[in-house]
Amino acid sequence: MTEILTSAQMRAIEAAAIASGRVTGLELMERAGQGVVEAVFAEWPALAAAPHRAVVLCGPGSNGGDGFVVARLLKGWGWEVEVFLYGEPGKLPPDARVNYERWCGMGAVLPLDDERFDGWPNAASGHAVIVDAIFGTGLVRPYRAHRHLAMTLNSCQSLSRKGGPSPKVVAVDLPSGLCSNSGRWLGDDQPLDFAPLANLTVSFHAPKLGHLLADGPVSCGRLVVADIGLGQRLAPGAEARARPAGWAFAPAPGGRGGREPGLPPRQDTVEAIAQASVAQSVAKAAGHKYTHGHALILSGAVGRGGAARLAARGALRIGAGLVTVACPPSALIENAARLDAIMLRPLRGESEAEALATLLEDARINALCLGPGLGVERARELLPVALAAKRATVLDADALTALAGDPALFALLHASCLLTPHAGEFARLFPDIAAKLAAPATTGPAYSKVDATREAAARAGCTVLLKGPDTVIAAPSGRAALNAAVYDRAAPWLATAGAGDVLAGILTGLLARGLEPFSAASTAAWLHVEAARSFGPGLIAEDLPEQLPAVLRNLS
Ligand SMILES: NC(=O)C1=CN([C@@H]2O[C@H](COP(=O)(O)OP(=O)(O)OC[C@H]3O[C@@H](n4cnc5c(N)ncnc54)[C@H](O)[C@@H]3O)[C@@H](O)[C@H]2O)[C@@H](O)CC1
Ligand SMILES: [K+]
Repeated sequence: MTEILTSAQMRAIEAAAIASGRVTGLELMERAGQGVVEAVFAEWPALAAAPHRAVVLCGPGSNGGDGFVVARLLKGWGWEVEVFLYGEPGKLPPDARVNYERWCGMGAVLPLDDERFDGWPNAASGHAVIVDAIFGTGLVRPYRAHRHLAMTLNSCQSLSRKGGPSPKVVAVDLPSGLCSNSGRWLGDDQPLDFAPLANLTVSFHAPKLGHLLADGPVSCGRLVVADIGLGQRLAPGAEARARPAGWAFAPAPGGRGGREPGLPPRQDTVEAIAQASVAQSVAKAAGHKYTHGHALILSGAVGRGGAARLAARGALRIGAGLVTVACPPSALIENAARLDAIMLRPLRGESEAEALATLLEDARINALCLGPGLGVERARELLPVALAAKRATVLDADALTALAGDPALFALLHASCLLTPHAGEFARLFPDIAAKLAAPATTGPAYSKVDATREAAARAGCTVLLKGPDTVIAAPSGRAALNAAVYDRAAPWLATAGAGDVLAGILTGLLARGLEPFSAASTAAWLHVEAARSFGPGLIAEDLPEQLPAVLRNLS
């Protein structure tokens, strides 16, 4: 497991390390600055080959302190460096003040005057790098003061991203103004047009939630996490086996740091799902088919069975021992013509609900899936029986819509349920929580997708998986995980019809195999993205289950 930290957790880790006497704040700041310079040279090796020009923008806190270190180190490489300060030197915190003084022995510090940045630096100014060290994890209120600066940085990073000769924008820890806990820009209505976006963001010790949620990934450019010697970032042994894709870890400058035991995982920690834990979850022990569970997928009416069939295929491919599709009698022939290894049961009887109740008398059916293609009316009819059976139950699509309009149904949810809403379904199910998430972020740390998912899980009393490129999973206990399909793990091909149905099926298959909902959700979300990445562009939902064997092979 990798921990993805909040700003408060990062401060606590730093304070604990300093209190232990292992390291001083000044040393951490030096390593942070060094980490930035090394990351810049690793990203653009040509910049290490000869001196260039840089602008370093420093703010009033320790982020600014890191900036003064960067300025000094670049100057040491023979660079021509212009330094600007937003704030008063006398009010800098002590370590930042020390680095300010050190820089003052080498060059000037000009006040950050916004007018000056009206279009400067630019593609013609000869600057190779602009370092944004104005605000980091300490941002507590909107940073609006520097419109010209923000627009200049925004256009430089945009030109650079397109391969132009423009200066590269390097953010220290975070692009200034981005909230480190939520990935949201504080206080802006049209954030990305007026935000100082970066080409490269160099953070320290561990990624912060804001790098991976919401606007974080598009704002940070590429993310490198530099080791500043605060100790272990992964659970013991996990890093050697597998490291979560999506961002790069850079070693401690000068080889310092080591792998001392870190703090134990806490309930307020957000886990990044790693390959090693997925491999453990999906490893299949010996046994017969019933050892690996029996998943039951409820299907839609005639002509609407495709979604359930996709889910069933996902459940089977992930290793459920048996998978049955239960459909209305009228849809039997349609499904029979399309299914082989997947079993088929018509829901015949007085009513489909009664037929389902009879079917569920078979205790070997240990996981259910309701929603894909089911129809909202049929979901309403079947949900009371399905939820009364107290099996591990995935509720997706139409089942979520049925739940949203019916508090009595919602009250039947139990701890073995797993809700898999996308943003729209989430807003129907939890309108007040979604409204909080949609409201403008005015103070830091801002309300985040992790906060929203945790609140929803606590209310529903079951695990919630809130989809997106930043899929968040939360259990009622507050345990949370993030499956970020961003940076070099982006899988835009997953935005295709039926992909969610396959995810519901993979989840149901893992529940059938005995995983508890939180692990099933973490594992399935990771596998789903990996299947999409493994297939690549051109992916359609049918390809996802068929890609799972290749993903599973690569896990071992
Ligand atoms: N925590 C750690 O372990 C380390 C932190 N380091 C650096 O320290 C940074 C955090 O430093 P700080 O906590 O001093 O925070 P920042 O440097 O992000 O800035 C905080 C200061 O700005 C003020 N402020 C916040 N929002 C403002 C706004 N909108 N307008 C004007 N002023 C505002 C705050 O009151 C505070 O004085 C990190 O981002 C990182 O760059 C590094 O030096 C390495 C170690
Ligand atoms: K910054």
